[in-house]
Amino acid sequence: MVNPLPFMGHQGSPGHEGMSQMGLGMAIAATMVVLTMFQQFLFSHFGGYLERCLRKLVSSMDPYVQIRFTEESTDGGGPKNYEAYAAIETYLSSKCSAQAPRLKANSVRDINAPVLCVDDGEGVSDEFNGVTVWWHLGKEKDQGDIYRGSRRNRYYALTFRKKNRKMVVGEYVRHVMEEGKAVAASHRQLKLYSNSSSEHGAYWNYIMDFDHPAKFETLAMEKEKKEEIIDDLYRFSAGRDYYRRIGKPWKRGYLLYGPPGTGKSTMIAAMANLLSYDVYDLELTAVLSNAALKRLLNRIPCNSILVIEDIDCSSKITNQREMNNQDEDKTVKILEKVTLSGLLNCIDGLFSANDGGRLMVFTTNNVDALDSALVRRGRMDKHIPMTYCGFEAFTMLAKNYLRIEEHELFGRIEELLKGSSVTPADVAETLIERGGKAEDCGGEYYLNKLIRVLEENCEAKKSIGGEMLEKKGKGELENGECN
Ligand SMILES: Nc1ncnc2c1ncn2[C@@H]1O[C@H](COP(=O)(O)OP(=O)(O)OP(=O)(O)O)[C@@H](O)[C@H]1O
Repeated sequence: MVNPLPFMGHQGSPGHEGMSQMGLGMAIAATMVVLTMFQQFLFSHFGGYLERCLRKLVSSMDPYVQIRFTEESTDGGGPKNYEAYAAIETYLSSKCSAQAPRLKANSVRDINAPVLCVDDGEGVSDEFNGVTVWWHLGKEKDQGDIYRGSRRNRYYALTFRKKNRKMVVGEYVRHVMEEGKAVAASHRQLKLYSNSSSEHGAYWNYIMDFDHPAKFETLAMEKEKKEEIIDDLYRFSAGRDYYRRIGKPWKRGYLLYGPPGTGKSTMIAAMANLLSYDVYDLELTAVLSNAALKRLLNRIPCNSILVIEDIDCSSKITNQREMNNQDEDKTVKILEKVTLSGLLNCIDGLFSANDGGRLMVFTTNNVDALDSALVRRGRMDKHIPMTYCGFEAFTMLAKNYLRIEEHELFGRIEELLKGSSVTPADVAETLIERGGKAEDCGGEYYLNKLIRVLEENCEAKKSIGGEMLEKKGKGELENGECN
């Protein structure tokens, strides 16, 4: 057997050996007592400090860091907490469907389709900028109490190597939040609101879920112009940092102008669908005062489109006040309507918190009738003319309505479109399938019908003069003039 304390042993006689064993026992006992006393002294004086050092040491040896994102904070939670959790859930849904062995379908607030996520206790990995991170869905210890009962918060734990801390905590977490919110937004059920007034004030009414099928892909318009608008909208919706940097509210104004039936309302629906923004349709004539207008506009949340259609005639925006002094006590009662300056002030005062943008879209058939102050750049940043149907727009409509991309009659139609003034609505109405005939004859029936409509329009244009048609286009025909 190896001597546990070799330096104390003396290789001699058995008597000596007995003596030395006794001494050894005493020495061990004394050492133990001293050690215990020392230990007690140390812990009573430096216990907390030692524990902290120990923890530091252990954690410095652990090459991983973990961050938890809980569903609700322990103090009852708040929307911010839930938002982060929901954004992670939505972000991970695309990763986990390919990786996780067990999945569950969750419904997430405001999203109209179930989101696939990892099951409790499961995990998935993700890669960003060449760095691998691991996500894991866990359940916290019971947070309930006698009043609220048992409650176990779920959390997503994000684990990564310590050396990547800066990148993960900064860039990666931001990327997850933004992507998650963007995915959620694209699945959001859009809503349509309209305003009304009562003696209690002006307010927004939920009208219905906004399910308009219009998309930019099906909008009949020149490709280049369409791409420019899409690009502008995307830049706007991703412009948080830009607007913050230049110190301007995150909002943008669009003016859509052109003859009736050129697709202004359709374009607004396509914009809402592209950005997943709710639509707030403002009926100016139902607003009784500038103050009421201000209250309404201030209640429009971020990521929404404020629409004022036919701005030229939706309100007699004047700077006048109607006076009514018929009251018995002869006091002057002022009936205040929305004035132009009131509207301008509201538009200018409309600001957006930095967590989402606001789009304003005004439409008109008669752009020349608008006050230049209303449409000046800065208020209406982008002016979009909606025009009569050109050949490119026609091909889009033929594709949508007849499912044909080429036809020998296209050449004739192109020629006629150059000399006519028909709106995309006119063309759409002519091409609309009735009784499946387009299927039977490859669209020829409808194309011929369109040719006849175009020929008539060209003839009419020649006989009544282009000027009259132009007037009609701009909505300038006087009562009694040919329509
Ligand atoms: N550019 C277009 N692309 C696709 N469809 C269109 C287009 N323009 C018009 N249409 C069709 O015509 C119908 C009427 O169009 P829309 O209401 O968008 O026109 P508008 O310019 O807003 O008219 P108004 O000024 O009378 O309100 C739409 O439902 C759509 O089917």
